[in-house]
Amino acid sequence: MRIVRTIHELRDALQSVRTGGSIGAARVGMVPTMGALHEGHLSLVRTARAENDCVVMSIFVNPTQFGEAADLAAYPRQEAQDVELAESAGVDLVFAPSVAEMYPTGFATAVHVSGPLTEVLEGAGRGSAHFDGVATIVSKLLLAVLPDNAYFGQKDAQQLRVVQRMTQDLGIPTRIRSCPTLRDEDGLALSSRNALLSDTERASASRIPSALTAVTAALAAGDISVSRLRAVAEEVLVGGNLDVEYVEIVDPDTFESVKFVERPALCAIAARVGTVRLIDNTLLVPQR
Ligand SMILES: Nc1ncnc2c1ncn2[C@@H]1O[C@H](COP(=O)(O)OP(=O)(O)OP(=O)(O)O)[C@@H](O)[C@H]1O
Ligand SMILES: CC(C)(CO)[C@@H](O)C(=O)[O-]
Ligand code: BAL
Repeated sequence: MRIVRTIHELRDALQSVRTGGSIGAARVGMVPTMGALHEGHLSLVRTARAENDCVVMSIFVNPTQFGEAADLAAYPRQEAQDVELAESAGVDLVFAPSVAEMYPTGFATAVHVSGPLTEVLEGAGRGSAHFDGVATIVSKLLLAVLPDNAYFGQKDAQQLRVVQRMTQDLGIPTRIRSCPTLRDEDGLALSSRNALLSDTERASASRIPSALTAVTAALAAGDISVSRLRAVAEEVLVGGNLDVEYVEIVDPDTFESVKFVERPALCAIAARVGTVRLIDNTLLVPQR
């Protein structure tokens, strides 16, 4: 496995993959990450490995998508361990650029995705700059690698939709692949930020997936009213010392709110546990 730190080195390495040796017209898969790798990231790599000849992972804690300086400063960084994990999961090439490489002096361009897709939930909670930061860095990463496929987790469902919209609108010729959320035994979605939780905070955090499970059960029992389903979630969340930011049920494509779950809808939750902000979601599928 090779590690490269500049776009120039990255293009050179990819050129030899694409033209080189026995591989010929190699299919390239990309897994963008912010590092602090866990099994969730590695599951994306394994899917990429199965569907491509060459797997590129980027590791870059992108400052422009962080609203809060404290969140950026606290974000876990562990490159040496990440490199080992990436190699063991089958990554061929790691792109780990510096901030100056991605945002050189004078950098003045942003990619902005507009509409409810970026204004609600995470767009509202983390500020309007968040998805501009994500769309800008993901377009730079995709343009640097021009992968055939790029892999994103359903845990960040809104980000996934924003990236799909952006690649479609800009005509970036990469297929965006959606991968399921991996969870720990207590149901908590794997997340790099989980490393920042104390044991008590972790117990509180596990109420988030429990709330999603309770909503799924209430829907299965025949309740399709969004206001009642949200109340079911809130009842589970309350008492866990959680600072709930939102419990929303939205159209999974447009992220507009719905009143009744008559078609598949996304139930998404964001909550703070101490200083750590966590998100999770599940697709609600009504029975016919
Ligand atoms: N539990 C998970 N299962 C599957 N994919 C995941 C999981 N957690 C993160 N991913 C995906 O991995 C990619 C990189 O995410 P990122 O590096 O931000 O990790 P993260 O664990 O989501 O960190 P954090 O939530 O703390 O920002 C994203 O596409 C994200 O959706
Ligand atoms: C897609 C991404 C790597 C862009 O910085 C980040 O938002 C993430 O890790 O989900
Ligand atoms: N995992 C999504 C990226 C972020 O939290 O900024």
